[in-house]
Amino acid sequence: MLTAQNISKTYPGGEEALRGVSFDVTGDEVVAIIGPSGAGKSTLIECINRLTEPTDGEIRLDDVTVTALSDRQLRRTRRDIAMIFQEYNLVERLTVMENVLSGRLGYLSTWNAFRRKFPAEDIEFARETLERVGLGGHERDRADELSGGQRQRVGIARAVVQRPKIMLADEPTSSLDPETSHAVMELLTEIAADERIPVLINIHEVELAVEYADRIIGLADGELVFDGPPEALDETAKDRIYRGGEPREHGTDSGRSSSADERSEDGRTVENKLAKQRYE
Ligand SMILES: Nc1ncnc2c1ncn2[C@@H]1O[C@H](COP(=O)(O)OP(=O)(O)OP(=O)(O)O)[C@@H](O)[C@H]1O
Repeated sequence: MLTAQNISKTYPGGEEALRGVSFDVTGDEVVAIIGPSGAGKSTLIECINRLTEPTDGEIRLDDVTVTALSDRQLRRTRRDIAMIFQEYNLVERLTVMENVLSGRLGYLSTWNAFRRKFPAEDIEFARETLERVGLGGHERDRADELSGGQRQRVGIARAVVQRPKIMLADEPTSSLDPETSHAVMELLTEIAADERIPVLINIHEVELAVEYADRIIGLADGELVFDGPPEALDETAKDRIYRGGEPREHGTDSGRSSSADERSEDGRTVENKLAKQRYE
């Protein structure tokens, strides 16, 4: 079980990204974190494995207090916390198989890790997992030959072969088109259920969160303002998350269907997206 207790994060510049966020992730549930741009979703995900150090609060994974670990102990515990990234984070010049096997690196001795010498059962598990994510036959392809959807499948396979206690996914579909996003979410949630691995996903598309998550956590301005099943995410809850409790104005541009991407109602986000695209 993952427990986050009173997590706060103030960045060196003084930006308060998280203010006393507490929640648990138990069993093999899929929990989606939603909220407007700048709400603190990525910061929260990164605080779980201490890619970002929380300023205050405690993270526990089963009987390990992650926030109390030394750097060396943290390296060992990160084997138990797999991460799936928005931009995949594959090693482009390596093959699909080599990328997936890198999920096992933390289990090798330093010498074998240096030589990338994996036991036969790791190789077999990686092969099986690639088959399950629909990439059987692509083992020898280079990562840079793959499409975005295929790359994210490799990212998922790499996380699964790690045999983690939890998988964290930071906007895993943001770089994908809508159809591929659905396929990737379906695959991720199916494989997590089969392997009985809980997943915590930072996702900005409310529609995807509602469709694939068992539970939704809503952040607004660094605070947890909603925690419940997708069915409980009604208009009042969305107002709390996206509009500071103000009801949606009807008859204006922002009064689109409730299944629309709430994020695009946030003007800043649209600007961010456009700015980002200019550099891509
Ligand atoms: N490295 C950093 N240094 C300073 N401030 C940061 C840093 N990373 C994030 N922030 C700030 O912390 C706040 C929360 O950011 P965060 O990226 O966690 O939000 P988010 O909900 O993931 O947003 P988005 O959906 O746009 O990715 C924002 O105000 C952001 O500007």
